[in-house]
Order: sequence, then structure tokens, then C-alpha cells
Amino acid sequence: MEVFSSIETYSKWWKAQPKNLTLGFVPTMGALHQGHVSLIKESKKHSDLTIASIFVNPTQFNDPNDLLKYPRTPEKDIEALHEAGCDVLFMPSSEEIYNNKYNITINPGPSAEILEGSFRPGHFKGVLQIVSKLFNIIRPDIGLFGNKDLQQLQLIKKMVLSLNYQIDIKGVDTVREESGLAMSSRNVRLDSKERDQALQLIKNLNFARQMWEKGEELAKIKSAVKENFGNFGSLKLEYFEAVEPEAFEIVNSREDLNSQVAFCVAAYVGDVRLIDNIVIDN
Ligand SMILES: Nc1ncnc2c1ncn2[C@@H]1O[C@H](COP(=O)(O)OP(=O)(O)OP(=O)(O)O)[C@@H](O)[C@H]1O
Ligand SMILES: CC(C)(CO)[C@@H](O)C(=O)[O-]
Ligand code: BAL
Repeated sequence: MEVFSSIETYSKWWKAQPKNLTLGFVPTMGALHQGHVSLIKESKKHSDLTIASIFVNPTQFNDPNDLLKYPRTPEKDIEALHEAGCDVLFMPSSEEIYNNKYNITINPGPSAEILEGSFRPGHFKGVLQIVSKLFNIIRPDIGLFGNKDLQQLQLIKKMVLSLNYQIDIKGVDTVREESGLAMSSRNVRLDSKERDQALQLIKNLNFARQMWEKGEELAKIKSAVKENFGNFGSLKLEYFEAVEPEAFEIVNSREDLNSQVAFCVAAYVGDVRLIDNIVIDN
């Protein structure tokens, strides 16, 4: 696996590759797990070469403590990428990425203000800033992102359409532990009791699915889930919402949906913030 930390040396390398090769790109913040590996495997199915990036992007963290505590395991990550068959790794420093005095950014629009955006102000402005910079540096044909971060995935699709990036964005299914817990880099910060408590996220998403399949109205589903979380003192629910997944808008009635509904949840388990979602056909 080729490893680059400089934009210039990566660009020289990419320019020297045969022009007909297609490039799949998996951006990450490191502390890699099987979810990331499945993105790499999916990329390999659709492109000749696969590149991953590892960069803990400071501009998307609204909470300095979250940035400070974000897990960093570079040696293990390099091994995992190598084993997964990744061809190239781009692992720049902050100085390499944020090296000029201009601070021109993208306005992510109204769907960045709800859910994650309302609890992490400025988060998606930072995400679109780094993803657009990485797209311009890496110049991939395909970009692969996890469905676990559904709001992020939909915003990146909107950015690519709005700004005419010639990049095909693919969403990849959420990889879960046997218990159902969505894999997440932040899971390493949970102790065994908290891991158990964290199962309330997927349990409540499945509970919402059952209510949905029985034909219950969205308001009833939302209040039942909120009540369930209220009964768990150790969990702090930030939101549980029903969303029209394409437009990424909150919905309050079944009539406002098209072909699918997404139930999205975010909660603190101790001081670790976790998110998850499920998408169901309407
Ligand atoms: N369980 C998972 N299954 C599939 N893809 C995932 C999973 N977890 C994360 N991803 C995707 O991996 C990419 C990089 O995510 P990131 O490095 O932030 O990892 P993460 O596990 O989401 O970390 P955290 O949620 O703690 O920030 C994103 O596109 C994200 O959606
Ligand atoms: C897409 C991303 C790598 C941008 O920093 C990050 O938001 C993530 O890991 O999901
Ligand atoms: N996986 C989304 C990146 C973040 O939590 O900042």
C-alpha cells in the first residue's frame, strides 16, 4: 500500500498512473473497524484502485472535548487497510490541509440545520469543507460513505449535484456487532456496562419499525420511543425523528413520505455520543 501525507507527492503519483484507471475513495477519521473495511471492499468492487484517507477534521467538531478524545490508532489502521486490500492511504496533517489564509466554505443549506446539525452547530459546514477539499485533492471517480451517517451521506450527494462534482456517491449498509450495536469509532470509549446500555439505540429503532409496520402514526411512534429513553436514566436522548430520507426533512405524518421512511436517533451513553438509523420501505 502506498502511503502519502503530502498533497504534492500524492498528486504526482496519481498523475503518473494510467489514465483509464478508476479510483474509489473512502474518507475516514481513522480508528478503523469492520464498517470501514466494508467501505473498502465495496470500493474494490466498483473501481480499479481504492484510496482511503485518515484525517480527524477539526472544523467539524463543535465540542473541543470530543475532538481531544477522538480515538487515534494509526498503526493498527494501516495494518487493517493493508489487510482489506486498500491500494493507497492519504494521511495528511492539519497544517497540510488548512494551509492557506482563505476560508471559503460551502453553505450546506436547511437540511444541515436539523438533527445532527441542530445538536452540533457548524458540523456539516466542516464536513462539506473537508470532503470538498479531499475530493479536489484525491480526484476520485467514486466516493463511498456509510449509511450510518445518513444525514452526512445525503448532504454529500446534494453537494456533488449542486457543485457538479463528477463523482459517483455510493452509500454502504451499516455494519453491526452481533448484538446489533452499529460499529463506530467512538464505541471504544464505552465500558462493558455502557455497551449494554448503547443497545437501546438499535432496540428502539426496531421497536419503531414494529410500530410502523402495525400502521401506527408517526407522532405515537416518536412519543413511545422518547418515553422508553426517559426510563433509562443513564442514557440522554438528543433526538429521535422520522425523516424523508431523500430530501432529508423531518416528517410528522405518513402522508408526507415518498417511498421510504428513516428513523434516526442520537443519544449520549455516559459521555459518548452515538447515532444510528434504519430506513424502511413505505
Ligand atoms: N458501522 C458502520 N458501517 C458502515 N460504514 C460506517 C460505519 N461506521 C462508520 N461508517 C462510515 O465510515 C466513514 C468514516 O466514518 P468515521 O471515520 O467517522 O467512523 P465512525 O465509526 O462513524 O466514527 P464516529 O461515528 O465515532 O465518528 C463514514 O462514511 C461513515 O459513515
Ligand atoms: C466524511 C468524514 C471523513 C469527513 O471528515 C467524516 O465526517 C466521517 O468520518 O464520517
Ligand atoms: N462519523 C461522523 C463524523 C463525526 O462524528 O464527526
